[in-house]
Amino acid sequence: MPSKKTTILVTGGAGYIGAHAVLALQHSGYEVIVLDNLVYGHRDIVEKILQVELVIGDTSDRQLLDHIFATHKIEAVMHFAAYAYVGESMVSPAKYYRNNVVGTLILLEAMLDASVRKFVFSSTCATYGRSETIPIPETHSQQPINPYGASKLMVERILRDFDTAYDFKSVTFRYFNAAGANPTGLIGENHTPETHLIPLILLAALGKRESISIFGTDYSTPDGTCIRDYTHVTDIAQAHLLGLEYLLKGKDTDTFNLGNGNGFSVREVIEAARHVTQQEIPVVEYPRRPGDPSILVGSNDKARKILGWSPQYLDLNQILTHAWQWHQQQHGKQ
Ligand SMILES: NC(=O)c1ccc[n+]([C@@H]2O[C@H](COP(=O)([O-])OP(=O)(O)OC[C@H]3O[C@@H](n4cnc5c(N)ncnc54)[C@H](O)[C@@H]3O)[C@@H](O)[C@H]2O)c1
Ligand SMILES: O=c1ccn([C@@H]2O[C@H](COP(=O)(O)OP(=O)(O)O[C@H]3O[C@H](CO)[C@@H](O)[C@H](O)[C@H]3O)[C@@H](O)[C@H]2O)c(=O)[nH]1
Repeated sequence: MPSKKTTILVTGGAGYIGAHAVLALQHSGYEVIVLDNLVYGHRDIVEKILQVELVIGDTSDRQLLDHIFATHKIEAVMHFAAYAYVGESMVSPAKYYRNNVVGTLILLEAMLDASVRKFVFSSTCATYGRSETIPIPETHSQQPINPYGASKLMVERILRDFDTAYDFKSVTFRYFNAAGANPTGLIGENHTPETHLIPLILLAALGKRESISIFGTDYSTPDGTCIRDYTHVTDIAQAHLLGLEYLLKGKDTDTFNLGNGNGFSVREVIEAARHVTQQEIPVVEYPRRPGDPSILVGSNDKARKILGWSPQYLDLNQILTHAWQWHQQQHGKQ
């Protein structure tokens, strides 16, 4: 348990994964300040549910950052703030490079000037591009096939150079597909617009959408649909605590995959959701969505070995059950 005064700045803490990390930090006794511009985040989650200080602003606002670092004794930053829609990044790359690269660089410079040199970064398996081996180890080549993945890879590179030049220590987590909701139902996934497979399936199960679209049925996978590694958001949040502790102990910059090591196709996820929700969930097949690699499944050996990460919710049915509980609550069906 940290001293009560260990304060962590969480950018993007009003978003899906950031909010789950704030909850985990709180449970472990950290003080938390959230910085979020609320472009996609939810004010009520931070102020009413998590009840931590929310600074509404942008990571590219240098004056605001200087003020935050001058008025709080921040030990480390967890940086979730980014745009994260793979499909959108294909048609609006400038938006992604500006926010994810430039916005992050401004934050990193403000940290340097404030002598805050510990950073936990949300990267992604989208930095790998097309996988040559499954499951993907951290040493796999990184050749992203969408601007979103490229923007995250650029930050990974910046972080390596910052370590060499400025002794700036970071833990980079390459998440696979975050999924599920806090098991108590307190918080869950609520993106607007929602583009992610699992919440869209559940909205169809709730009758809020007519059907679920399958993007691509001609991939070289057993059933022709894309395979992803769906990792419980609470397990991802737990890994952030371990990554933070690792940095606070003075350990070196490193990168870890956060995945379950199991892949499920789009059709398999829909089938599992039918089982969990006991709803029919109609399907409509469409062509491929540009920017999607066919298979992304991660090896988590390194995070287990070095950080002691032990994901608790490996079962897709359980992930879907938590997400379903939360979606039902949100839509007043429980
Ligand atoms: N969801 C996934 O499956 C997944 C997988 C891999 C990596 N990631 C990464 O994890 C992080 C969080 O993803 P998420 O799904 O929770 O997304 P999200 O959109 O729910 O959360 C991101 C939050 O950041 C805020 N934000 C964005 N740009 C900002 C800026 N410049 N300044 C301040 N706030 C800003 C948004 O308002 C939002 O609240 C992102 O960096 C994303 O790239 C997500
Ligand atoms: O209506 C839909 C939505 C998605 N998909 C497919 O489902 C899979 C998963 O898609 P989605 O849930 O949109 O997640 P990703 O595009 O894989 O992106 C998420 O997972 C990435 C890691 O794989 C992260 O980097 C991103 O931030 C995060 O949004 C992909 O094959 C999609 O083509 C469909 O078939 N129909």
